[in-house]
Amino acid sequence: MPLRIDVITIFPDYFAPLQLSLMGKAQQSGLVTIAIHDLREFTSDRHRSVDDTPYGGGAGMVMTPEPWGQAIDAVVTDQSTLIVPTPAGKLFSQPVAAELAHSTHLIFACGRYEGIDQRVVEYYRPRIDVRELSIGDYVLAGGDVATLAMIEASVRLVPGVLGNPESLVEESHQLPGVEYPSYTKPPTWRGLDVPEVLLSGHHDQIARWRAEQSTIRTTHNRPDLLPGS
Ligand SMILES: Nc1c(O)cccc1[N+](=O)[O-]
Repeated sequence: MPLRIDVITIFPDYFAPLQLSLMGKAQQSGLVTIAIHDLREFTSDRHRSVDDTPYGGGAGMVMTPEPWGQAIDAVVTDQSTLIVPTPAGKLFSQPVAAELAHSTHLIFACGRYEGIDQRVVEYYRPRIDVRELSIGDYVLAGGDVATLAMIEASVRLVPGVLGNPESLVEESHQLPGVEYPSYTKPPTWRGLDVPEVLLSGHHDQIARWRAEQSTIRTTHNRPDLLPGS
């Protein structure tokens, strides 16, 4: 049963990259189906409006609930997981990507402006799995880029999508800490040599060096990922 993904957005063209590379191959292989829906197709006024001023005042506009209700109703099943990318959400992570990769149906609601009327989440929460997810603590123009990131991180974990599942084993955020640095040919580049141990053929020494480098890199870049932190 392929993983089905429905993306609802006011910018369908944002998702053209999903036809390329690994994501494109995953769809061609039938492991995943991805459909993009224009939210404005679910409006009923001649201006195809999707937002209005916020109750309680404040800057910006809020996306009105009805077009979202119409759009989500058009694709939802009792097997669906509704994902709402928002800076207010729980942090998306590799374990969450692995969970989503084993879902049956994902619906991504890509909000813009100041976000989507909260009643959309409140309406669907008693009916299906609803997840408000954030990809990080910074401000984006909307949920589209976050959705692209979450789809790529999740789809690549769908069994069969990656040619060599071995490559998943040593990835950053799979093992404790971040990945060791990588090198390839030429052995010397602009006076810089590849670390000698990597050319030695001594697999135990290479494994030890890589573990040390991972710890050094994690300590410097991501001390929050160190065991016991
Ligand atoms: N950060 C952010 C945003 O500013 C707007 C929509 C979604 C996200 N996010 O998922 O992280």
